[in-house]
Amino acid sequence: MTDTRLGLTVTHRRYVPYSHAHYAGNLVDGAYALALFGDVATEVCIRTDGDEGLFAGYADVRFTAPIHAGDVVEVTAQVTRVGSRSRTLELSCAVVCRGRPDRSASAAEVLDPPIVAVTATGTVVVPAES
Ligand SMILES: C[C@H](N)CC(=O)SCCNC(=O)CCNC(=O)[C@H](O)C(C)(C)COP(=O)(O)OP(=O)(O)OC[C@H]1O[C@@H](n2cnc3c(N)ncnc32)[C@H](O)[C@@H]1OP(=O)(O)O
Repeated sequence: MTDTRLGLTVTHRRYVPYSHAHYAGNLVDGAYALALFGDVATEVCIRTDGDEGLFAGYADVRFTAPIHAGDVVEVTAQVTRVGSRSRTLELSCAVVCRGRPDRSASAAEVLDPPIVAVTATGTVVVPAES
């Protein structure tokens, strides 16, 4: 029988505050996306196992495009493997809206299609069933 947790997808959206700008051009650091992956993975664990879980590791983290302060990002986690206590997740962070400071200080637009900025494979571990 197929495990109903396989394929479960959780999505979070977040506005990237200017207080998180870290590098030239209002770029945020790469760890910012990893923190968002931790949050979306936590909701996955709550939904699959009734526990926040713990991140055990990442494989194949790829930073494919910059994330800027003022972006709106969409972070997605999909369960691709269910082990005994481990769950493997495919993670992505895509920019769905972006500021247009060339137009005005507060101008911004929807990106269609979104720009995929970070992808990774992650493993979370949940407690054994009591
Ligand atoms: C999602 C969170 N809510 C948000 C976070 O980001 S938490 C913050 C960062 N993470 C941590 O602080 C966790 C620190 N690490 C630990 O506490 C432990 O290492 C662990 C709980 C993650 C694992 O320890 P333990 O329970 O002793 O592991 P094992 O009994 O050896 O293995 C259990 C299963 O987990 C698999 N596994 C263990 N380590 C890894 C790894 N580095 N990469 C991939 N998989 C790992 C192991 O294979 C077992 O899998 P199965 O149960 O057989 O499926």
